[in-house]
Amino acid sequence: MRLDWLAGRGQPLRGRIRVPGDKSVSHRAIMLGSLAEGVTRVRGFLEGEDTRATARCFAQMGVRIDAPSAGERIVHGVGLHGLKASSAPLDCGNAGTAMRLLVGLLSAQRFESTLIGDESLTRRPMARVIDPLSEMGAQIESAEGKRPPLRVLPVSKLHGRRFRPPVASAQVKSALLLAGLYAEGETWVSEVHPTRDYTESMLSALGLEILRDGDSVGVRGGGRLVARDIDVPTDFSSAAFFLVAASVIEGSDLIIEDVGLNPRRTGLLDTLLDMGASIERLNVRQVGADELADLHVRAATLHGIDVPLARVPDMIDEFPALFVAAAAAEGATVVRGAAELRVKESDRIAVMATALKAMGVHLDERPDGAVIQGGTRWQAASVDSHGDHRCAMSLSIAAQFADEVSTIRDCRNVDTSFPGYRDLVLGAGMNVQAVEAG
Ligand SMILES: O=C(O)C1=C[C@@H](OP(=O)(O)O)[C@@H](O)[C@H](O)C1
Ligand SMILES: C=C(OP(=O)(O)O)C(=O)O
Repeated sequence: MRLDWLAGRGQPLRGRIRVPGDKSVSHRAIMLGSLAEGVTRVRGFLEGEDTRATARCFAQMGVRIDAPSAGERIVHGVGLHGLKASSAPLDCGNAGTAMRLLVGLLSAQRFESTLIGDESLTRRPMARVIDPLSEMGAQIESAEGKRPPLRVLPVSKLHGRRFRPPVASAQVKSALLLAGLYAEGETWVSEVHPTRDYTESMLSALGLEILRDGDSVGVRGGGRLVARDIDVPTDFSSAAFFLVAASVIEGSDLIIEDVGLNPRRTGLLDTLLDMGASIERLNVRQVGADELADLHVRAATLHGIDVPLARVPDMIDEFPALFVAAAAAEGATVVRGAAELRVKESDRIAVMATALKAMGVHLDERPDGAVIQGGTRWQAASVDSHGDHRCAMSLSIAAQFADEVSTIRDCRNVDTSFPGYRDLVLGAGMNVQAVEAG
């Protein structure tokens, strides 16, 4: 059954909150823990549908994964050569990260695998991983347009290559590095713009030598991974909704505790500060590879900016939330160089543009972004998130500005990345109710 949200004017956001574990790190903790020799205890694991799908896929391939408590996983690693064929297709659900990283890893195995996903994932492009992996010798069959489902055939050997993917993508980089663990020689990826580095930093923490040369990162085949416990930081992309909501809803004064501040993730923080937001970093500390801080956000008058092109990959998942901040700001905000948003869980430019226009926002949609006018005279509307978790959460913030209640359709997928979102926003003061529909 479809789940809709009814959202309307609430209270200013107040108090202290903590968001769940990082999705990117949780996926990789299961994957690399499975490939390591020994037992990995993962703490702070995201109990989201995406990351649970990854854990199920590895369990299907013979990895024992215990869940002694919520947010904890004990992964009994089988080593790089210990995975077994799954008798059933591996279902990645809504998770692009799961599917793209798995294709890389599975394309080097001596057994066949089939990867499937939900309706949204089945529409997403896989050529970006299929093409370079095929150059390494992988044999991957796909549906029309190189889309899922994917059938990954057994191979005896892959060959290391040097790649420069045309789009800045941590998923593509990670898929190639994972395949490279099994390839003859070295596999290198150079990036048009640096992207999140969790795969390479976790591989290094598990004892693998990471090769570096300028903007290129590489691995040599034939190594091994040694298990080591992994502490997952909280997810900046989940904190992002609170940064925006508390910045734009008058009277808000909120502390978001223990926010992971990997610089390849925090582009939205810089953008909000450029727009005039009041966000202070308190209690900054280093925990393992991660810088953490408590972020103190107070409502402020924001003004529109031209988002720097080079910052786009560092805030790629935060544009739906930024669109709402921009609509609540004074003046225009210009987003360019973000065509990737059109191939995420939904076409995030089109979905946000349609919904925000219905709520009274003046917005000019462009192929690679949008120009969003601030100073909106908000009105309630019935809008569709198209099952996109980040659009649903962003629209729930926009709905707080109208006098009447808005309906946001198809919000169940919020559980893919942010289980407990509604409880947290309700506790902080926002007004978002859930209703079963259809
Ligand atoms: O590697 C990752 O964990 C992710 C990389 C990004 O995708 P792209 O690499 O396709 O940009 C991001 O949008 C996604 O939410 C998670
Ligand atoms: C794009 C996202 O994730 P994925 O690509 O893993 O589906 C996201 O979480 O916004």
